[in-house]
Amino acid sequence: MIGNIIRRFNRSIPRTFRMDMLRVRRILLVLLCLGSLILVFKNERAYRNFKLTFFMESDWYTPAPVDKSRWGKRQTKEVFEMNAGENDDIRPPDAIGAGAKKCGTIAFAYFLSLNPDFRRTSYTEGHWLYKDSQWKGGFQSYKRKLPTSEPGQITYEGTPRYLVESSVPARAKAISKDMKIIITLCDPIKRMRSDFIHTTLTTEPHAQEIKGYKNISSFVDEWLPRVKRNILEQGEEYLTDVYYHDITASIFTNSIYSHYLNHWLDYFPRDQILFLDGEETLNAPYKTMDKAQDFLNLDHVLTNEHFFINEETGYYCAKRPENMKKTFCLPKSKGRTGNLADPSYLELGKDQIEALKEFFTPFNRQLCDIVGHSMSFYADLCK
Ligand SMILES: Nc1ncnc2c1ncn2[C@@H]1O[C@H](COP(=O)(O)OS(=O)(=O)O)[C@@H](OP(=O)(O)O)[C@H]1O
Repeated sequence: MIGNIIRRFNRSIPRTFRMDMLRVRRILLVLLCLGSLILVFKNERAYRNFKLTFFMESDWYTPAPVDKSRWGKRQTKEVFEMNAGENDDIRPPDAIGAGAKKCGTIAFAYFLSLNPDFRRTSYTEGHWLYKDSQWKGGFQSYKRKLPTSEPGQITYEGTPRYLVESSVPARAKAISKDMKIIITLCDPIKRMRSDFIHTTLTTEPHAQEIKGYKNISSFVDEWLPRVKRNILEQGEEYLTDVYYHDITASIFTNSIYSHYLNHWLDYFPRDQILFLDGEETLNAPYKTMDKAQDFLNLDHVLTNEHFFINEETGYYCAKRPENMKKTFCLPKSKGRTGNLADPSYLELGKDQIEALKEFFTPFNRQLCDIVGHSMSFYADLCK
């Protein structure tokens, strides 16, 4: 039939413009092939787009909705033994720093302690609240981890691990139901990288295993499917106190903030918790100081003029308010990932980053409700 149409069309035009049937067929064949190619290409692109949006929108895991009606309602059964001397210049903390690990918790505490009315522990981290034997020792035992202070000053003890230890919120409430909690969060993948390299330099139980991996990329290839499967099979119960049953997975699970925050919020109302953005502490520490001094009702001793970038490391240092000529930088162990001898050790492939983003998305989305405002790493997930 097409042949008839072409023949009739061919006869209707002047003889000089007529083509032989073979040539017409060839042209048609080429056009047909071109058309098919365009269609295949367009469909492939559409398929890829579909796949991307489909997997982005449908989560691999759906956490229970955030239940704000529970916040702060849970009573503590823990008892804090106030068994230390009365006329002491050491008292239980007014504020607890609870992680997250590797999000800039030390930068926060060290910088804020340049405000003379913020008294932090002489130990960088107390690691006291989650250890049963220490907790049983009451205030007498805790005292050696706490700073001296005068009336009107704020005493602080911070330990990143407190975020993920299920016994800690109840114990913090047992010390004081008015306890203020400060939590710094940061990009989960960035945090993982920092945790990974940090662990290789410690004596933690999983240090040897982590050191056994050539780099973070091979670790993620092996462990991401495993952690996902455990969450799908066991639910969020798997995340609770993971340090005691699957500590290696903590490199991932320490970044699942929403699970741990839901537990903290069972004990403390939202307005007793200050959420800080680790990215802000890193790039604009004066803004973090502003928020913390407000939250703790401290004089705004630390301002923009007290911070400067150290040319050598690229990280912020501070000028001491009592003598601006004296400066303070964090120890070399902080800011490790920005000055790596071999950056390929922490490199991840594009597909691995996509897979990790997908992994953290359902939990990060919950932060919109929990924190109540967006932060650098999940702003795009909040409606
Ligand atoms: N001013 C300044 N100097 C150096 N480092 C800074 C600073 N501000 C924030 N940070 C970030 O702090 C990260 C270490 O986080 P933490 O102190 O929370 O680590 S820890 O959990 O207490 O071990 C550290 O991460 P790494 O680079 O992986 O060490 C930094 O990103």
